[in-house]
Amino acid sequence: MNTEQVLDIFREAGAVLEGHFILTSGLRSPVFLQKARVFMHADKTEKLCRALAEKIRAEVPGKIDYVVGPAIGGLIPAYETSRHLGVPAIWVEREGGVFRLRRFEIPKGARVVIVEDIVTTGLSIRETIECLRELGAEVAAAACIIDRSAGKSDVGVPLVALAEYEVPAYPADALPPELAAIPAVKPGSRNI
Ligand SMILES: O=P(O)(O)OC[C@H]1O[C@H](OP(=O)(O)OP(=O)(O)O)[C@H](O)[C@@H]1O
Ligand SMILES: O=C(O)c1cc(=O)[nH]c(=O)[nH]1
Ligand SMILES: [Mg+2]
Repeated sequence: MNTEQVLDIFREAGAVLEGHFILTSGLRSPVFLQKARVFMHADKTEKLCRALAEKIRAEVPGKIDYVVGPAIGGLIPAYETSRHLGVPAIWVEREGGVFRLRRFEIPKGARVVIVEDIVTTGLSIRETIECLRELGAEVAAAACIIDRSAGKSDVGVPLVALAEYEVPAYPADALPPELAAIPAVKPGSRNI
């Protein structure tokens, strides 16, 4: 599946929003990929995650013990991708703002792949890696449906992206006037 096919699925689902968005990194953007509008459709999610699982198999050598999804956005794609990889899916969720593996135990040395929905700066994946490494897991790779940085974000491990789609994002104090003129909304679950 190529980037255009992935974006077509997002467009069909009405998931490519335009306006003024506060991203989880604090950056501002005129475009927001509302993945929930894709993940509400099991058939669309299945297509995307089957293709992502194939790409992970091709690019990540060695065994995978678990797929880990960073909540909330990573929950559904991690679950669906894990189904195609034939391994369990677990998740990290925020407690006091910090990602924790609250509901599961993983053995030390477990080899995991993180599956995210969207990557912008890679911050959420780096936070997930920190949590997993503290528990003694080995993070073999991370994967996402869409990398908004088009390969520029360094997540600290190899990143498998089903699509790369570069979208502008600006620091809050350096907004273009046309963006500054629109009231900002923050769709994600991180409190900032
Ligand atoms: O690469 P980054 O700069 O970290 O941005 C991408 C992250 O932003 C979104 O999560 P968000 O924290 O907005 O909450 P959500 O998972 O509840 O959508 C998305 O699900 C990724 O986790
Ligand atoms: O960077 C983000 O927070 C972000 C961007 C985007 O397009 N979609 C999303 O869910 N999060
Ligand atoms: Mg998220």
